[in-house]
Amino acid sequence: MKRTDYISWDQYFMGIAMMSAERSKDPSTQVGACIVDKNNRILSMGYNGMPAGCDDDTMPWGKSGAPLDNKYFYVCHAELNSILNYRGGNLKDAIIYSTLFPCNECAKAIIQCGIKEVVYMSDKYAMTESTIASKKMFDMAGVAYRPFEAKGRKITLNL
Ligand SMILES: O=c1[nH]c(=O)n([C@H]2C[C@H](O)[C@@H](COP(=O)(O)O)O2)cc1CO
Ligand SMILES: [Zn+2]
Repeated sequence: MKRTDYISWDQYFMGIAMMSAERSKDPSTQVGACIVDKNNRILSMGYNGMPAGCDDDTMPWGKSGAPLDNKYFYVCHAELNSILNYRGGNLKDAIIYSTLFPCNECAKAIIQCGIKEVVYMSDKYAMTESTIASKKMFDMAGVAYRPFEAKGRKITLNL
């Protein structure tokens, strides 16, 4: 008889998004994303980090101070990185799993590349205008979004 405690597709892909987030150097918020096709094949992954070649030991990681001296102008979001990391054809009808609800800039990229569904874990910035704008654009563009339903399954990895 087959094993019964295997993880679901949703748990598999959100788990990979969570694992990707572990690569983030951001001391405050680590975000991971995983893009899959409708046949449950993984297409791409990403996490929030400085653009390639921009030394993440030199770049600022703070949240405040002058715009040129904090992270926000520089950091590339997990969702955008996962789109840009894709090496195949196109992302039409793909699904993106993200550990955080996409901001308005990532929402635009998600829509424009043809992703049709967003599965998110945290919506901790739901009250911000950025997230409200994301949802407005997703609604207009017909991109579905739904929260990941955690089932309390714990997995410990000894890395
Ligand atoms: O959807 C997102 N994806 C994403 O990768 N990020 C990144 C940018 C920053 O590195 C970090 C947010 O930082 P903070 O929570 O300290 O404001 O998360 C932030 C959002 C939401 O704004
Ligand atoms: Zn974003």
